[in-house]
Amino acid sequence: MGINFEDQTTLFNFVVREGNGVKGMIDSGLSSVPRPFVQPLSERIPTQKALTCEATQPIDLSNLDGPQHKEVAKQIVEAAETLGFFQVVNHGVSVELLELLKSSAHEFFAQAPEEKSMYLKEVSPSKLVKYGTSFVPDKEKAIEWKDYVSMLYTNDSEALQHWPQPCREVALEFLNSSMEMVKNVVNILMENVGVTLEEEKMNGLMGTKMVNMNYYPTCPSPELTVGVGRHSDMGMLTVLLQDGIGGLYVKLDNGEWAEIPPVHGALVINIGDTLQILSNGKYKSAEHRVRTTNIGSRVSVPIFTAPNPSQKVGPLPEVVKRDGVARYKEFLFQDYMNNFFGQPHDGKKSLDFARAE
Ligand SMILES: O=C(O)CCC(=O)C(=O)O
Ligand SMILES: [Fe+2]
Repeated sequence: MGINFEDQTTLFNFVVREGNGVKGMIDSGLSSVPRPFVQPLSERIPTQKALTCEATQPIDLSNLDGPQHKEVAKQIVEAAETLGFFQVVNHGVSVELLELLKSSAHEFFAQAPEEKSMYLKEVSPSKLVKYGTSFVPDKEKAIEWKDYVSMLYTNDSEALQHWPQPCREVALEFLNSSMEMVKNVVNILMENVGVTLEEEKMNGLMGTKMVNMNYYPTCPSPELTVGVGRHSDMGMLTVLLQDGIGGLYVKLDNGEWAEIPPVHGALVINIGDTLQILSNGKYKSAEHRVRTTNIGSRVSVPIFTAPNPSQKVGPLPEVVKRDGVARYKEFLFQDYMNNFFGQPHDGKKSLDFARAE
């Protein structure tokens, strides 16, 4: 017997509550987009080819170790001050591992629904692992066309014990092999504003680390849906592996959207709200979104780095002194997270929480 996807409660329960996901819905033979996924007109993404973001020609990080260090650091700073997005190659993560990450993401989502739904927040055997659909489906006007699994890092042994079987080893290796690069980039950005972060402060600001695997199933009517709605990331830096399908868009200063083109072997890096706040607005957390497509299912694997929940966050004193004004207040990062996850994606509205009165 088929499921009646016409009934919105039945559909929501099947996809979200029972954890069949958008993938489960599509696999059951559905050939049109059900109402709860249809975005308001203002959020839909035009299907004609977007601008390609020329500014994201990959930066070669191997040059950081040579005579070109200054030039490369300048490219990173410039990207952080303008677009908030850039791509890197020679980042310390092997291209073989990047391939394995994509295939293990496909492997995770190809499992039977029961193998995934066991990680739904309410029943997950580990508080480190959460599987779901969309961002905050209970509160959104329209559900995002995306299933994901999220793996929080505490230490290697807990990751290997609790993260889902098909991806635990590769996801952990991805996290560990990119951390040095992430810290180098953060240090370059800090140095540029005259700040040297002590080891302890750096660890506090980067204490939350999480690897996600996103799965965007093929969509019968991409013009009606979004993979991820407009948002900025809340943390310090996000490192993202995307596959060859494309569809990640960043908002330009002039309000237009440009696509971050997939580059084989490259990683995408974007600035999060926390870095914008620490730098008193000098660095820009980038507003971005993901479109869906009917050419195939897409996977992406972001690493999010963010402060410890107990960390106090506010503009760095050295920067405030120079600027003569603090554009953001000081707050506990836990409170920022609660606010961030408490409402649907809405561009850069998340930053309002930190705005100085
Ligand atoms: O899938 C992507 O390319 C980006 C996903 C994203 O923005 C996120 O997970 O925060
Ligand atoms: Fe994001």
